[in-house]
Amino acid sequence: MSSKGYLTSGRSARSGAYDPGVTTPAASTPTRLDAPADATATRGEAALVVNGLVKRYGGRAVVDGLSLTARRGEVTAVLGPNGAGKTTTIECCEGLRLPDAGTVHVLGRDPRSDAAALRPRVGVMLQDGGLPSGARALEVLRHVAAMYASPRDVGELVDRLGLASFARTSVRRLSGGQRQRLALACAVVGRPELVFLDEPSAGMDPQSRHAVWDLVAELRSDGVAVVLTTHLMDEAEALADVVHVVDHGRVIASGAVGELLAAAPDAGTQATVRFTAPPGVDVAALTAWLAAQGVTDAQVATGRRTLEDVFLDLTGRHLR
Ligand SMILES: Nc1ncnc2c1ncn2[C@@H]1O[C@H](COP(=O)(O)OP(=O)(O)OP(=O)(O)O)[C@@H](O)[C@H]1O
Repeated sequence: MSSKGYLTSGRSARSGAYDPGVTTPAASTPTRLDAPADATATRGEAALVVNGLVKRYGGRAVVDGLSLTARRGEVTAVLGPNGAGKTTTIECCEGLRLPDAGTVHVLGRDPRSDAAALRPRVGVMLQDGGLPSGARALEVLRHVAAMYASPRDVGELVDRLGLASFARTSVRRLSGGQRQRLALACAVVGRPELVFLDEPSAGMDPQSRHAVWDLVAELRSDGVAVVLTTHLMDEAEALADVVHVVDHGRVIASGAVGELLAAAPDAGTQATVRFTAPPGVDVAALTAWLAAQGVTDAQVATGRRTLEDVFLDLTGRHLR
């Protein structure tokens, strides 16, 4: 595993299996990852550049000429239906898959040949978690933290992601959402410059989801490049500076959420005004005034077009 990609905690692609050949939480002296962040890097600078990426399985191109860029200090969301090629793309970026064509540059480097140099600078949260099943949650996080020269405060991460209640529980006994939170903590504890989050809040309760969103927003404001895949359109709307919609292994639309909404074919056909009414507002009078303007109750009740509407327009409604 250490020769493939730059995962720091012995995780392997897809299977999520822990690779005991790397460093295990039980090891007393983990390998220290000592790469200082690039002090000259600036917000908005490209941290990930994917150009014409192709990945084939059995002759079928599941990633088919995909290009995208993710920048420092921005959250880049990669959206797409099941099987669109998102995870395969991310795994090529993580150096876990060898592209058949195209280029991937991670912090200006090749994710496979420069894996050792990238390992301390990039955080990875895999879809499957990929954590060692026998170790206790806090042990895992402490172990991963100990691999970095200047890790985040473990106690602070435990608090903000609510890990304390299951700190002594073995990974195999964690619920799906608890495992996700632990995997996220492991992905960010090393103060990465670029972090890949594959469906970071899948299976989480609303409280956990908001804790994750707050953490992602903080990473962005700290200048970290965050690349996330998600099926949750509200998550993309809440977090993403730039959205790439992927289908059949290609990017079919890109832009800020507002740009995608504005570019939708029937943009502007619905107008919705949302506001917070002050206490004591006369709703009946307001409704009467709206009716006088030709705005009926039904129109008032109609929601705005959402990113989900645009996503379905772009990718269709058939199941994959
Ligand atoms: N190791 C593999 N061997 C053969 N086919 C694979 C392999 N890994 C992925 N695929 C196929 O590649 C396609 C893209 O898969 P990928 O996991 O990248 O999609 P995705 O967009 O991440 O989907 P999801 O939203 O369901 O996670 C799918 O059809 C999948 O079956």
